Amino acid sequence: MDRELFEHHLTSAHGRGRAPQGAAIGVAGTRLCGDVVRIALALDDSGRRVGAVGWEAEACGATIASLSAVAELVEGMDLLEVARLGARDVDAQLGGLSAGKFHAAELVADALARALGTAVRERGALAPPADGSPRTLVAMSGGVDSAVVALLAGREQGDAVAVTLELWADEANDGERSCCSAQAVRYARALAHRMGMAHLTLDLRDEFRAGVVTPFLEDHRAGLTPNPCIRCNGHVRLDAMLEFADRLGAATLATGHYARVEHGADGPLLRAAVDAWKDQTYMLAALTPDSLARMRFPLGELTKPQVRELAAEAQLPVASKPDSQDLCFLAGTNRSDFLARHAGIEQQPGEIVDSGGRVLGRHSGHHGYTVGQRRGLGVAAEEPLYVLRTEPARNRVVAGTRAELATTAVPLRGARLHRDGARVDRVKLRYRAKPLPARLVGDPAPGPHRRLEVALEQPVDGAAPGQMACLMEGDVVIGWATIGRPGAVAPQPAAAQSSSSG
Ligand SMILES: Nc1ncnc2c1ncn2[C@@H]1O[C@H](COP(=O)(O)OP(=O)(O)OP(=O)(O)O)[C@@H](O)[C@H]1O
Repeated sequence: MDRELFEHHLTSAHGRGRAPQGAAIGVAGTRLCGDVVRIALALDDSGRRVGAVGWEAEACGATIASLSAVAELVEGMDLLEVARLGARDVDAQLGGLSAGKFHAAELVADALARALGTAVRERGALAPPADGSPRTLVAMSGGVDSAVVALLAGREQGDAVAVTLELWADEANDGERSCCSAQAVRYARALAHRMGMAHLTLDLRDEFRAGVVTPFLEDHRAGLTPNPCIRCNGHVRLDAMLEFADRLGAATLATGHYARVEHGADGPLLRAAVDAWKDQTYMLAALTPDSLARMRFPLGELTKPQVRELAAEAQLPVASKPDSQDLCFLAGTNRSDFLARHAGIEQQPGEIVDSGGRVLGRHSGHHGYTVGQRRGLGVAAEEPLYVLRTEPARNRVVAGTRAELATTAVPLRGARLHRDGARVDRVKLRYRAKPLPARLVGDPAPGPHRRLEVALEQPVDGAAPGQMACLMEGDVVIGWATIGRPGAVAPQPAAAQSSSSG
């Protein structure tokens, strides 16, 4: 550490208490963990450079000195250059902090990144690439897939800028394991910098809570089995990143999803990835064609082993990082604890009954059961029993045999079709399920009250209300809908028409 420089920043505290007009705020740290810092960053009139910087802190000397050094450093700096700064650069400004004080540089880098991301989102504009090449925004989660996308974008596209979304903070969660927590963002930022890319952080915590977590809790309360990733991709994170891409002058957004896009005369459609096991078209089905037109999925033609190989060849530190498993906001917790903590949905024991109403046993709370589930019923019977449905109003779980569960008719609600529904010849009813031969039947008239149903060629072991039905023609997605409760529709045996709403 350069003692003189450190003392200079500690006493001059450049920018302390300043509150530039129109500044974006970035906060890092909590009182619980010790230091809290708040950086206010205002852009200059061009929107491409930092104007003034101010800050406040309840923190140790190393953090105060780091803040002062950063404020001095970034004033007047081009936003793309600021987006290349990380904890190591903050540290370098003070001639290197001792290992025990490095957290100060990390905290200040976090606050700076948050302030920068908000400033850019609100009114920033990045300078276009000097050589006139197109710019791509790369969605980086810190995992191997998006790291390889960044690698390919860097090689193949002219100019690539990385973005990581901060979606969720839950102190009771193990943030290290969530793909979208503050720690994960920090990791992704360091990875992007290591790969020579500018990196921006986009704080979508409010939008994520309102648009994904709240509906997830409401659906659980109603006894449905929601799929929050579809909502998140379709209505929250990809839309927000595309808007952000506009701000950055990026025509396209590249992600590490395993999917392909088919560009036809009638506009783009999603197509299943080459790697059938990794295929994520189901998760992306709610994307509108307009959004799809700007998306790039560079991994759609690759298999996961090939992706890992590319990462290893490039010596990316994430080459063997395990894939993310569960919903990002459930990392470090479990569904029932989460429901109890965030929605007051407590486990309320009730009856398990057969379809005639005869009591078979007890359950620990209907929210923990989903249609088709076999495990965890704890009921001894001659034949294996499955959940046929849940009845939230009566807090009952109805169980029955596989034959009772089997159905060829799946009611739909809120269908969105990008092509004529008569073209549907397969449906995917769960993320990891195989597409099943099927056709669409229902009211021919498009409109909000339209009733549609999937007619399957072969019976399926139940379809969980609340999950998504991905409507396909071959391996191309031509629409999607939410699976409704049986009995909720009176289908007409007519081919459905093309419509953008259902
Ligand atoms: N927090 C995030 N910020 C930015 N982009 C993200 C974030 N989470 C996911 N993505 C993007 O969505 C893609 C698919 O996300 P998914 O959650 O399926 O992760 P994944 O398959 O584990 O990918 P990865 O290995 O890149 O983490 C990622 O590859 C990345 O491009």
